[in-house]
Amino acid sequence: MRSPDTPPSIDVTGITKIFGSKTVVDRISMRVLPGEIYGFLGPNGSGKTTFLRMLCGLLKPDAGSGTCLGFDILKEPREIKRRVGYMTQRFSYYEDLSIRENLDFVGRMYGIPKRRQAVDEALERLNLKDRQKQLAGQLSGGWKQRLALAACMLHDPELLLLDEPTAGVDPSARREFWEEIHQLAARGLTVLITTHYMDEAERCHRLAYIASGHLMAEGTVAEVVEGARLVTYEISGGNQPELAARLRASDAITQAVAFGSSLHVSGSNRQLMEAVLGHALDPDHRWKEIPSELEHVFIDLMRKEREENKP
Ligand SMILES: Nc1ncnc2c1ncn2[C@@H]1O[C@H](COP(=O)(O)OP(=O)(O)OP(=O)(O)O)[C@@H](O)[C@H]1O
Repeated sequence: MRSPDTPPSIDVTGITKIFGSKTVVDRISMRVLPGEIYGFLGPNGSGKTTFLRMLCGLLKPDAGSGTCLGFDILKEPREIKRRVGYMTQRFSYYEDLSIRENLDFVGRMYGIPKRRQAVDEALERLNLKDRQKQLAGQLSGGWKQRLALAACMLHDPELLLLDEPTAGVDPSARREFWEEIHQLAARGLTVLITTHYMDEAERCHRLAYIASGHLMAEGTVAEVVEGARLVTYEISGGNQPELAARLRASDAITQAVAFGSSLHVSGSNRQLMEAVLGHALDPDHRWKEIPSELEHVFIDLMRKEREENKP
């Protein structure tokens, strides 16, 4: 379906947003292809939502340019908004209306043509048909998210912006939600999604890590991990809290985090790290190198950003 010649769904350069004296999004450039699931990760307040809102024509950038679904983000925001489904962090619905009634209400509010058909299709597409008469207030977290997704898909968008759609939803419901997302993407829908969950980051085709408005890393999970050039060791046995405190005091160790009954220790200079470990470990500690994971990399990127932008 995709080829290198496919026009991107998103193609923006130097996107910047300043609120007051604070640059919340700082010269971010990005391309996303149709049918891609693109994840946005980063600490709270790092500018993910603001960036998404600029892409879909809801907020005007202070600098930068580009297109979304082929339309100019500065000059044609209305065209973009018509083709985007946006699931915000605070989706609201009427608890005492059924799933169908809620969707019908949304359809009425947005003046969706052939409303009944649109609602039927949304119910079908998100496997909500059997539950259509159930009151929204009685739904579990996972089904509520699915209702929210159905609502933002009523107008048959080409691009979905999902802002932390699975916050607070249990792992099995999250997994089902992601199955839906993958099916929608396989039909050509482009999906931009923000999340704080590492397992969800790994389900994206590509992802971006943003800290304090800066794009710190971008690519597939493998590319992001590879690009960080992080070395990680797993240490088991011995007194781990005491060891962790000692290791954190060393400049060669950028993170020492408890993972179950072992300690994961990361840094970027293998030689220095091994010297520090050789000195700090007791005979009852065992250690081995393990592949760095996305979480190690993100924590490292957050630290780097803080250091680079120290006041
Ligand atoms: N309309 C606004 N006016 C002023 N400041 C704003 C506005 N919208 C967002 N901000 C600020 O911009 C920064 C980035 O916010 P944003 O919501 O984009 O971050 P985020 O990465 O989506 O955070 P989270 O993960 O918590 O949702 C924050 O400091 C926020 O307070």
